Parts: sequence; C-alpha cells; structure tokens
Amino acid sequence: MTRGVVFDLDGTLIDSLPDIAAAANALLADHGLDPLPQKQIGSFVGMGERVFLDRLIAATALDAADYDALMVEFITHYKASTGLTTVFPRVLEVIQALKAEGYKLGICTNKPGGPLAAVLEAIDLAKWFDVIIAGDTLPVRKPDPAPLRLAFERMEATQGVYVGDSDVDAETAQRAGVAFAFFTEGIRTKPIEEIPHDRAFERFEDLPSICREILRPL
Ligand SMILES: O=C(O)COP(=O)(O)O
Ligand SMILES: [Mg+2]
Repeated sequence: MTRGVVFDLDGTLIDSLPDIAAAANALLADHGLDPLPQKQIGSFVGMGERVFLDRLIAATALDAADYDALMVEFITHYKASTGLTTVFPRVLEVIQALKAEGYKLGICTNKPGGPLAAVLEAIDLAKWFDVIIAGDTLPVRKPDPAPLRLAFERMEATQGVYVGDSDVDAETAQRAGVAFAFFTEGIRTKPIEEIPHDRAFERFEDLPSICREILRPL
C-alpha cells in the first residue's frame, strides 16, 4: 500500500501572490498603465496563465489584440519574479514529517512550467517531491482531474489526499475521486463554506493527522 499526498503550489505551499502581482504590475507598467492592488490580482489566479491574462486584460486597458505578445511579456516577468515568494510557516517541517511517515509527495499546480521551475529553484523546494505536474504538463489542466490523476499514478499511490487552497482544487479532487484537505489561508476568493472539502486547516502542523484520517483509496 503506497500513500500519496499531492499539493497545489500557489497559495498552498508557497505565498507567491506578491510575486505574481509584481509580474502583472510590471507588464502593466511596460504599457504605461497603473498597477492593480494585490488582492484584485489574487482573484485572477487559479486556472493558469491564459485565464489569468484574460482577466488582467478585462480589468485594464491592455489590448486583447496583442494577446500573444502580452503572454510572452507576462511569462518573462513571471519567470523573473521569485524574490518575494516564501514558503508558508511549518511547510518544510510537515513535508519532512510526511516523508518520514512513508508518504510519497507530489505537486500538481496550474502554474506553467517556466515560472514553476524558476520559483522552485529560488526556494529550493523541488528536492522534497517525487513528482511535479505543471499547468502545461498535459494539454488539460485543473479542474480537469487528469493532471492530479497523473501525479498519483506516477507515485504508484494506492491511497491519496490532495491539499489545495481554492475552489478549483476542490473541484479537481472531487472529479479525481481523491480526498481534499483545504488550506484556508491561501489565495481564496470564496467563503470557506462554499468550497467543498473533507477537512479544512489553517496551520500546516495540523496536516499530518488530517492526512491519516481522510486518506481515500484511489
Ligand atoms: O497558476 C495558477 O493559476 C494557480 O497556480 P496553483 O494551481 O499552484 O494555485
Ligand atoms: Mg493555489
């Protein structure tokens, strides 16, 4: 029996919204536009870079006709914006505790591969994980369950939990048939009670016991 815990990244393991906001505001500045507040930019996060850019364009005077060039510019800023990102408190201890308990560990994020590699390198996080699935690893992304299923398959897990911070993560877990542990302190735009979950937590030190309780056969 192999037990696996897969984590979302942005707003779950890492507090990356300051860097995502910095990248978006650098793009706006390039086009002579005023910055947006970080909270508003947080409401664009969760479904990958295309939805993010669509929402940014809709909220500003960026010109949708330049979509492809804007995406290239945004990704360039996004890859360079890693200095403000921190790992949430106690994440590293908990990851090591779960590993010591014999869990396989994975990441399943909608962040695209380029910015993902850049931030993982900056905070030296990749070394703890058996599998890392980016937003562009497959042609489909969360809330499609395929990326999450792939993470558990690659770990050869027979029991699993997904840990995330958003309604997109909750839907992904539900569609993959995996238990969902909901970190409530991330980039959340909906009330906790509107996001279906098996267990919610606000402190990472509570996660190991939650995982033991809610593991679901895959
Ligand atoms: O890049 C996004 O839109 C969100 O990333 P996440 O899936 O790690 O929260
Ligand atoms: Mg997230």
